Amino acid sequence: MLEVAGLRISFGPREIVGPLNFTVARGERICLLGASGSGKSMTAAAILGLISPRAQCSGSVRVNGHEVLNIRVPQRPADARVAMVFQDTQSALNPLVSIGSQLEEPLRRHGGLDAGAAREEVRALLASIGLPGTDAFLRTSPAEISGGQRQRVCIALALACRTGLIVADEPTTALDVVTQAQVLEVLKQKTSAPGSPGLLLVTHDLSAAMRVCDRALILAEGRIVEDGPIDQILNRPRHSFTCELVDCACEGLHIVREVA
Ligand SMILES: Nc1ncnc2c1ncn2[C@@H]1O[C@H](COP(=O)(O)OP(=O)(O)OP(=O)(O)O)[C@@H](O)[C@H]1O
Repeated sequence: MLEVAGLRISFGPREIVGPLNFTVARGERICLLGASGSGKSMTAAAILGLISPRAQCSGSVRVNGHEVLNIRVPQRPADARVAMVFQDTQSALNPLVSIGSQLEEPLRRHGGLDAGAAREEVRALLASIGLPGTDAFLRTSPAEISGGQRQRVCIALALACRTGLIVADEPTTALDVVTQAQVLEVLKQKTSAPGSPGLLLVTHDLSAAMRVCDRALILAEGRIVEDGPIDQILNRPRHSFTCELVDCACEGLHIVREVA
């Protein structure tokens, strides 16, 4: 579904990413894990067609067989669309439009559903991610629900776009730990069923990556330094960043054990 080959991103003379090579197939859940400043969000932005015009990108990003690098979202072919879930749910949703209308719109536009069918699909979608599909909830504004509920609505919106790939950039960083776990579980469930879209989860949070993904790409200073099954990488970390990540996670567990 996604093929990234020789992707390089620079600002002027400073290369911040590259060269990157990886693929994400439909139904695969892969995390791009790296420290702050390692180039995760720039990589996601290049894939999504949202990168700053000041950035120079070279190489290739193919979505569903279409070359999309340096092509802005409105100019991309319909079957090369990528759905996205961001940390900032306030900006991702229109505060002036009800949740029901925001979710119906892509189902009508991309799914070809009429108003009645789209509304029923929205109810089913919301119920499947633990939100009420009631008329009252559909009429609610995004500003009237909690951050965790808003992030579930954002996941529903990504699914309603019916793309083959979802890119989620730090989707749970702004949430408390319990809500994080619930939202990650929804993300995993909705990308695990047969025919599900592929997922590229961009995060610096090892536990989030472990909850959702099967494979990890470890990014350090703009380069992939490890790539493989996440449990294998974490059992035998090779790069210094991965070793630090695993040590920190183990220290955290040790504190929990002592307190208990
Ligand atoms: N508009 C810009 N102009 C120049 N450099 C930039 C610009 N945006 C980001 N960078 C640089 O690119 C590098 C990678 O940034 P990026 O946001 O991708 O990191 P990240 O891994 O997502 O970090 P974080 O987890 O903190 O969000 C950083 O060193 C940053 O300073």
